[in-house]
Amino acid sequence: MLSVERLGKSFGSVEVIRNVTLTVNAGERLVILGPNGAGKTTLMRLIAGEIAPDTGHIRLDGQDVTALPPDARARAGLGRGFQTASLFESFSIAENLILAIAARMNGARFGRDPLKSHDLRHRARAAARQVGIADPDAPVASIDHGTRRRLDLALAMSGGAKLLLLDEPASGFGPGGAREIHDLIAGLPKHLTLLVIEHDLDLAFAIADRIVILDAGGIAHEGPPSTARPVLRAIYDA
Ligand SMILES: Nc1ncnc2c1ncn2[C@@H]1O[C@H](COP(=O)(O)OP(=O)(O)OP(=O)(O)O)[C@@H](O)[C@H]1O
Repeated sequence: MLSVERLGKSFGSVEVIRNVTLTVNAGERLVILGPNGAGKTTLMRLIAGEIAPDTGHIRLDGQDVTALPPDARARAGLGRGFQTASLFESFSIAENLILAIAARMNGARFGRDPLKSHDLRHRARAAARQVGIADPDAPVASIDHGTRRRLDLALAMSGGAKLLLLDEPASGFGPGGAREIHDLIAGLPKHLTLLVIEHDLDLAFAIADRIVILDAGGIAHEGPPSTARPVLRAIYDA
């Protein structure tokens, strides 16, 4: 689904990503762990196309997307979660979802305002249900942090994302947030591929099929969660 080949990135004279090679399989939930400054967010930004690598390639479903801007990568199925800046705050949750679905189907004709389409309304409600949103008619301006994150995931999926990049999904939640995010992620369709950066180790181990540990810009370890703990101890206790 995603393959990152010999990726390298420096900021000035500092090499932040060093020769990283990584694959994420369809339907897999891969969690990236590592100490502060290891390069996790930089790696995700490279994959999303927000910054360009100095060396290496990124392929999505076999297509080389290294030179593509973020919107073209999104059209190829890559979703960056939790970037809710583009929400229409005065519209309801369902209306935001309708507009996202309509935008994805931009070739299709609705014959009228997409917000009046029964078919789109039905799809929007189903998308809201899928992420556990209880009241899809609530105006977005009034919703809490957790619901906003649920909506963000639903928007990414409605936009056609097959691979979601999530950078610290539990951040910004109070106590209990990790459990909420865990349940939300566990409830996502199994065919959806996830690449997640997470600092909360319990959450990371609970959602991961595989863990990649990044340290000083390189991959220090990759394998099933059961193999990651001794490596983490060695890095954090060093
Ligand atoms: N745009 C930038 N310009 C210069 N240096 C940068 C830039 N972005 C990141 N860095 C540096 O690259 C290194 C890796 O940063 P990055 O945010 O990718 O690490 P991280 O593993 O996500 O860390 P954290 O867990 O603290 O979020 C850090 O030393 C950071 O200061």
